[in-house]
This record gives sequence, structure tokens and C-alpha cells, in this order.
Amino acid sequence: MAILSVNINKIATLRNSRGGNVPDLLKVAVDLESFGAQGITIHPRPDERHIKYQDARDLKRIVTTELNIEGNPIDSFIKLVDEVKPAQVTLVPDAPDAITSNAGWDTIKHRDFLTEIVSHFRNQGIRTSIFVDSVIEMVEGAKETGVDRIELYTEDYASHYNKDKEAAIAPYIKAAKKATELGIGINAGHDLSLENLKFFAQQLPDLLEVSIGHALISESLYLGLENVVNMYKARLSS
Ligand SMILES: CC(=O)[C@@H](O)[C@H](O)COP(=O)(O)O
Ligand SMILES: NCC(=O)COP(=O)(O)O
Repeated sequence: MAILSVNINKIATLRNSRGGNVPDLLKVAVDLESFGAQGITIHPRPDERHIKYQDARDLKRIVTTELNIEGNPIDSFIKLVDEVKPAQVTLVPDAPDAITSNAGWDTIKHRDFLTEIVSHFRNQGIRTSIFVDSVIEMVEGAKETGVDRIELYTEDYASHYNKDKEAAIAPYIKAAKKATELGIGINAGHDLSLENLKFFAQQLPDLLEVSIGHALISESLYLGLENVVNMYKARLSS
């Protein structure tokens, strides 16, 4: 069974919106683990708009499951990962101004660069993963870099799931089969949700890990609001 790594970027977004420490990112990470999360994922972006570099250092001290740091391996990111030494680093080709991740690596074009970065992190005992679209050539290219795993970028699956889930999953099944054949582990993430996760996991038997943030945090709000509204009303009743 694949493990669930919860991406807590959105908790940091909410915290940063007021400049204080509410919600407390570290408490959320500890609570998530106690509720059963099997990993914590963060994606510090260069502008630190949600996860700050210091959060990565602080989380390393308290996360007892698996810390996964995602990001574009620019110099400051490489230094941070070298210092924090998470269980896993996931390389994502984000433009600095991207609103969210919107593509996987071209592992053929960037093969030499990725090979160098993968070897740099692997030499420190950090598991490596490369974010890729579900395209056979990109999986084959990833293999050439010596990476441990790929993370399949699931936005396309998620956005087509309601229209035709069989068609939406088809390229992922092919990419996953290729990865298994080549001996690369398979992670997946982006826009996975309570609605589309089960089918995805059922169709990819070799799936090792999913990282989920945006939907999971949004669903937590939807599912928690009734309880909290009632708690507030109880405090207003005499
Ligand atoms: C790599 C990936 O798929 C992303 O989902 C990312 O980690 C989310 O980043 P944001 O929270 O900044 O949108
Ligand atoms: N790697 C994907 C991730 O960490 C979370 O993506 P999302 O669920 O926030 O879209």
C-alpha cells in the first residue's frame, strides 16, 4: 500500500497571512503524524511565500516519519537540502513565479544537470525523486540520471478524472509500468483528492507514495467547519 505524505504548504500560507504563528506549522506536522500521516512534504519556493527555509530546519527536528522536500534545485535550495538532510528530495522544475507546479522535467534535455544533482544528494544518503509527466520517454530519461524514484505529476489525471477516468489514468499506467520495468520507484502527486485517489491507487499497484496538500487541507476545512461553528455557538449561548 502506498504511503500518504501530507503537504503542509497551505498551513504555512494561512500562517503567513497574519504574520504570527497561527496555525502552528510544527504542531500541525506533529498532529498529522499522530493522526496517521506517514510523511510530511514541503515545497519551499524561492520567495518563501508559504514554507520558509527556517521551517524546513525546524521540521527536520520534529518530523518522525519521512520529511520530503520538493523544489527546483537552485543554489539556495541545494544548500538547504544539504543542511536539513531530509529522507527524500523531489526535484521539480518550477519557474520562480509559477503559481504552483505546472510541468514535469524534460529529463532528456536536462539529463546532465539532473544526473549531477541526483548524485550530489544520493551521496549524502538522501533518497531522490524527479517530478515527471506521465510520458514514457521522460521516465526513461529519469532512469539515465540514476534517480531512485519518479514522482508522476497527476494534475492531468485529476482534471480529466470526472470526464473519463479510464482515459485519464491510461498514460499513468503505462509510465508506471515502464518505471517498474526500469527499477525506479513510483511516487505521485498534485491535485489528488478524496474523490480521485482511490481509483488512482488501485490502478497503479507499484505506487509507493502520494503527497497531497491542496485538496487534503481544503477537505479538512469542509469536514471540520460544522464542528467548529457549533463550538463557537456553544460559547455564545448563556
Ligand atoms: C510538486 C507539486 O506537485 C506541487 O503540488 C507542489 O508541491 C505544490 O506547491 P504549492 O503548494 O506551492 O502549489
Ligand atoms: N507533490 C505534490 C504535493 O506535494 C501536493 O500537491 P497538491 O496536493 O497540493 O496539489
